[in-house]
Amino acid sequence: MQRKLATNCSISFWPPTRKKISNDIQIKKIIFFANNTINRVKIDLAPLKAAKLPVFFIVGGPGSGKGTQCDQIVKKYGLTHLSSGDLLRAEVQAKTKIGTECKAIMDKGGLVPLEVVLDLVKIAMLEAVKKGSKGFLIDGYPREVKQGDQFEAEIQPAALVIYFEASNETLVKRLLERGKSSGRSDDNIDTIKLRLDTFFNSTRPVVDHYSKKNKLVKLSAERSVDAIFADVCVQLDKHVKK
Ligand SMILES: Nc1ncnc2c1ncn2[C@@H]1O[C@H](COP(=O)(O)OP(=O)(O)OP(=O)(O)O)[C@@H](O)[C@H]1O
Ligand SMILES: Nc1ccn([C@@H]2O[C@H](COP(=O)(O)O)[C@@H](O)[C@H]2O)c(=O)n1
Repeated sequence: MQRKLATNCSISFWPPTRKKISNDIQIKKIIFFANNTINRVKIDLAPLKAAKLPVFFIVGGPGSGKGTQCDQIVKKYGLTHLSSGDLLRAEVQAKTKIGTECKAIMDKGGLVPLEVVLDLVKIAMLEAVKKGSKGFLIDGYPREVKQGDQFEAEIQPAALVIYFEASNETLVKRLLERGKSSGRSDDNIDTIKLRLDTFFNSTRPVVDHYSKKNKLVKLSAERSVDAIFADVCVQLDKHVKK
């Protein structure tokens, strides 16, 4: 079975014997959850692996300022910003089958199966490599230890994990404020509470996991955007070629 993705790219078909209809047809599906099954197509990662670009995971509670800091980083370092949440929202927006299934999970503050996110990220990374990317900020990722392990096993190890730490009170306040204009269906108090639960139960262990591997930088996100960014730059300067 194939479905059109919001992401434009060209990848191989599933099953592999399926005939390619036309080179003009923009991509097809990677995964689907019919009957709780996730089928994955083989994505050729050779160009991505050959590029040997640095990968930075950007982690933090909902509303901690990950996207805000990534915007600053892109301006200064020219890295490719891939928000895993944005990739999912693009699927929702495009009303793909995957998007419809993801929306139900996202509106409950839960986590989309890691294979779904991973394949969307892979496709977006491949697209960026084609355009001459200098490296990647994978924002809102990993959401659970296994997600990071699988990314690192299938793609490449992360150079660094930046964790933005903020109290629940700050996160709720920021998300409710953002919710006044974001148009995001998950920026409401009920879903925010569920997202915070998911963060503490599933994502917080990611911090200890990468701390043990000496790959984690923890920064207080309870400061001005500029003060946080100054600390981010100290870290990125060690890893990004100017
Ligand atoms: N240092 C900061 N101080 C005050 N407000 C901030 C700061 N950083 C970001 N914000 C604001 O907080 C809100 C959440 O920020 P942002 O969207 O960057 O968070 P996020 O971690 O990417 O969220 P999510 O995980 O939900 O996508 C935004 O309205 C943003 O303008
Ligand atoms: N790796 C991910 C990323 C996101 N989700 C789901 O999307 C929602 C919004 O994510 P943001 O990063 O934009 O806050 C999130 O609450 C999850 O439902 C995911 O499952 N896996």
